[in-house]
Amino acid sequence: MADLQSVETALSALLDGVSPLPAETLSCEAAAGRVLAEAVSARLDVPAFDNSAMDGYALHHDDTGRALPIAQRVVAGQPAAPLARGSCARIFTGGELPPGADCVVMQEQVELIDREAVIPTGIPAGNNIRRRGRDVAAGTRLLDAGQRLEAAALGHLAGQGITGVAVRRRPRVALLSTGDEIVAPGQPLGPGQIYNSNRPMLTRLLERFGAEVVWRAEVPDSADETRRLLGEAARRADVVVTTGGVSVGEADHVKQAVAELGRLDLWRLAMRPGKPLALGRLSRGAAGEARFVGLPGNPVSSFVGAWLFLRPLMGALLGCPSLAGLPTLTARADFAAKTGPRRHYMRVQLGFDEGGAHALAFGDQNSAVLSSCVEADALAVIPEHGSIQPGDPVQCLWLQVP
Ligand SMILES: Nc1nc2c(c(=O)[nH]1)N[C@H]1C(S)=C(S)[C@@H](COP(=O)(O)OP(=O)(O)OC[C@H]3O[C@@H](n4cnc5c(N)ncnc54)[C@H](O)[C@@H]3O)O[C@H]1N2
Ligand code: MOO
Repeated sequence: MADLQSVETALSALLDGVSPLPAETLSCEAAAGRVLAEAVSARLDVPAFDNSAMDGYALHHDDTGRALPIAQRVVAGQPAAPLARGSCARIFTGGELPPGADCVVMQEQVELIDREAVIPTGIPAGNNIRRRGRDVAAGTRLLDAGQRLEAAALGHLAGQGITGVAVRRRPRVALLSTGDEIVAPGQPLGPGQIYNSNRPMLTRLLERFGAEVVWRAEVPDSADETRRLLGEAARRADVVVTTGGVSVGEADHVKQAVAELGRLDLWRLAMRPGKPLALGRLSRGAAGEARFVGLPGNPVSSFVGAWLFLRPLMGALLGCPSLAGLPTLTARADFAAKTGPRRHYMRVQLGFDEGGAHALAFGDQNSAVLSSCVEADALAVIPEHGSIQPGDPVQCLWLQVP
């Protein structure tokens, strides 16, 4: 295991054999942000009837260019009566088009003289009409399986009168923070101790990736406690995430414990930050195995590791293709960089000008400097044994996504 593994090798090892979790049925309200387990078909045409896109007058297009008596008034939510030729209907946006009418003229183009509407010429059939089924036709696919239920999708479900949907159960994640030096905010700091930055950061990222953090624990630098708490985590969760304790230090007990409780698939990646990242599985007896992701303790390494590995893992467990990879964008580098055997994921801010996108790297790219992540909206990828000069194109992974 001495050689560095590529990110791609690690990703395929991580996703190998992972299948989507079971479905559960939830009210649409409770399903916000969740991933659809099944496609949803439309039950209704939307709109359900031809209706007006404007406040104005409905008529037959052959009756344009003349003054027409106003035979009825159609407001949204009321049925329209048939319209006789040679007359028009006062109509409001969303009002049902009266049978016999085939166009609507907006009121700004109509003059009212002696209680008749003077209609301009040249109004074609279909003018300002929203046809039945134009948005959604009954029987067609409304939403796909694997789609995340964000705002517009929830609106689409409600537009069909649908009240409940089948979604994937959220992946249950146990989050373990290793290290005697780690203290929870709210507690006093002793000498040499630091507050636990990784826990809230990863909790938030995992929630964004569609997971539920069901258990958290602090793991002291002891081989026995590491083994005990990893075993407990595996019983409670689908995925066990640890931070710290995966390097080569004397207090780095995590890998050994994973090997004893299951299998260490892979350790040490050709990436910066995140070199000591470890992947494996933890046995849960008859309940199969939990996936294990050991993120390095440095907060930036944990942050980058979460985007590159936890996000696609949650995507596979949720059957959600949009979580599989990050959108990429080519930007002009505003910085110089040089790499060795490890691919560098640099934290950058993207700007946009006439020349397209440009990437501005945070000044200090050390893996302990979490400031570099706070305002980063992308990771600029500098390939192994690569070099970038200012002005060169650089591939960026966009982080402003769920
Ligand atoms: N001799 C070597 N030393 C190190 C190597 C190496 O190859 N040879 N790799 C370095 C790299 S790269 C990284 S990354 C770190 C990762 O080490 P660990 O994953 O074992 O993490 P720790 O040693 O436990 O912690 C590293 C660092 O991060 C701080 N930390 C840990 N947990 C948290 C937390 N929850 N919140 C905030 N900060 C945390 C910890 O105090 C350490 O400062 O190893 C290098 N060493
Ligand atoms: O691989 Mo480490 O995360 O650079 O400090």
